[in-house]
Amino acid sequence: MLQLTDVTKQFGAHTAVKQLSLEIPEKEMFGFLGGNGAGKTTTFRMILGLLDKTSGDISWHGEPVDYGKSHLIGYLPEERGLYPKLTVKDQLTYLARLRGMVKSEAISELKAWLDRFQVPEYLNKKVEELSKGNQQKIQFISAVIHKPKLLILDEPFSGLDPVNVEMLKEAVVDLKEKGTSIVFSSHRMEHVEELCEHLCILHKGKQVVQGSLREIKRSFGKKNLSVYADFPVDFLRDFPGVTKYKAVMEGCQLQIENELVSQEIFTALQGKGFVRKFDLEEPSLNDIFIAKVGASYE
Ligand SMILES: Nc1ncnc2c1ncn2[C@@H]1O[C@H](COP(=O)(O)OP(=O)(O)OP(=O)(O)O)[C@@H](O)[C@H]1O
Repeated sequence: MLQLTDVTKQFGAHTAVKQLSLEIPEKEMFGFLGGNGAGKTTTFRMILGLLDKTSGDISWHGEPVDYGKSHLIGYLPEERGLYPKLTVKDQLTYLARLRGMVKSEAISELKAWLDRFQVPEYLNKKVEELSKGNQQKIQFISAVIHKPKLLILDEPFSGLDPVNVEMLKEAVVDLKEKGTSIVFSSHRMEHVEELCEHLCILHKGKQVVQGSLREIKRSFGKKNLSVYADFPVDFLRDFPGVTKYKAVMEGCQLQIENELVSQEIFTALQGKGFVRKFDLEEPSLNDIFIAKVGASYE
């Protein structure tokens, strides 16, 4: 388990991370959400020992994370850093050997990843010959080639097209299923919602939400309800327990206080005409973030 206790980072007078306490379980995918400047990269760099913390404790299996463990850790930094003039093969085998792999093993692992990402022809290409998105795939391979136990991915999906996002998502899910603990950051709520059991939302260095996705949604209480009908439903705008109302072409989308309100709405709709859709859903992480932080989040 990776444990952060009361971790704070000051840059001069500016507090980038404030009293952050987290437990990141083994063999799981943990999501770090937050807008620009929220403190995600700073937290990762402190976890990896690349940046000194101002106060607090960080431990992995009860011990500090340091360079001596680099063969157990994979890191995809936000600033991608490959050498443009080197070939993919030379660069990745070099990096893999630094992390304790023998060359033949590194090459066979690299070939397997290039096949998986459907770019076997990149083996002998120079990095500068690849597009930004494809360089990112190569950088991802450099973070995982040595089969780390702990994998930290800073914005792994940014800058990728939808096909490559899916390819990378499948790869991280596979790694998790094989027992890798994965921590990744994202600006995008839906990526974390789809992939993570546990998560933390940072806002200006402070955690505003933390815990299991299921528990966070359950304890939020509010639900989303879509009502599509062949008759006007605008009376629901002022219905008791409705906290948000949005008219859509076919009816309305509501945020309601709790499940009971949906039953009352259901009763109120009886006898008025044909209801084509009555769909009660959990709140999205975006809904939760907006409620907690009070800002729209993109
Ligand atoms: N070396 C540094 N010196 C001074 N301030 C810094 C330094 N590194 C980060 N900061 C500040 O710390 C805060 C958190 O930055 P950080 O890079 O951790 O955010 P982030 O959540 O990763 O943001 P983004 O999504 O934009 O990458 C920001 O206000 C940033 O300006």
